[in-house]
Amino acid sequence: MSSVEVKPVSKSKRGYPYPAALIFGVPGAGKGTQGEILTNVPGFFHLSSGVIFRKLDLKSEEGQIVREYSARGELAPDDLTIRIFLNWLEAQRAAERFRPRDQLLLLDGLPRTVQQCEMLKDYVDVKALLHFDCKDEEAMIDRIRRRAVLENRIDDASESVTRKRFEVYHRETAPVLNYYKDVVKHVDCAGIHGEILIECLRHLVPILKESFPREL
Ligand SMILES: Nc1ncnc2c1ncn2[C@@H]1O[C@H](COP(=O)(O)OP(=O)(O)O)[C@@H](O)[C@H]1O
Repeated sequence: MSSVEVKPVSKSKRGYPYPAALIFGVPGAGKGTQGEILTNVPGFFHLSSGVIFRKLDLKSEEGQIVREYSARGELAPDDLTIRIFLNWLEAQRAAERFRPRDQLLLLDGLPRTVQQCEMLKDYVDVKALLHFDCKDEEAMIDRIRRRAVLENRIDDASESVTRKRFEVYHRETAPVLNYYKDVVKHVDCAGIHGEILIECLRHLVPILKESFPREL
C-alpha cells in the first residue's frame, strides 16, 4: 500500500456505525491466525491493525512514525492510528472488498486504548469482544520468538521489546475489556485451531444472523 491519504470522513454517507466484533488478547494469543481463518467464512471481514501498519509505505511520514513506535514495543498515537484505520477501511469498502451491509467486521488489534474506543464509537458498533484468554504468558513469548523467524517482524525480534509489549498491553489495552464489559465473551486460546474456531463461531454466528437477517 502506498502512503495513507487523510480525508475527512462523512459519517452519515457511509452507513456508520458498522456492526463489528473485536478479537482481543495479549500479543501471540493467536488473534491474527483465527481472524484469517474466519475471513474465509462468508459473512466475516477481518481487519488487523498490525497488518495494516506493516503494509504502510516506510517512505511516508505515517509509515515512519508507526515503525518507530512498534520497533520500541509501544503503541502508535491514537489519532494517527484511528485515521490510518478509517482511511484503510474506506478504501476496502470503496473497492467492495468490505461489504458493511452483509459482512461483520472483525477487528484485531484495535481499539487498543480506551481513548481509541471513544474515537471509534461513531464508526463501529461493537456487538462482541472475543477475549482470547491466555493464562501462560511465557508460552506466548515462546510463540512470538518462533514467529519472529518465520515472519521477519521487527517487533518480534528482541525479547525485551516483546516484554515491553506485554507491559503496554496490561497498562493501556487491558482497560478496553472493562469498556466493553457487557459484550465480553471468553475464548480459551490454548486449544488447537479447530477448537478455537468452534468457540469463536459459537459467539459470532448469532450476531451475524441478527445483524444481517436474511430470508431463505
Ligand atoms: N490499535 C493500535 N494502536 C496503537 N498502535 C498499534 C495498534 N495496533 C497495532 N499497533 C502498533 O503495531 C504493533 C504491532 O501490532 P500487532 O501486529 O497487533 O502486534 P501484537 O503481536 O503486539 O498483537 C504494535 O506493537 C503497535 O506498535
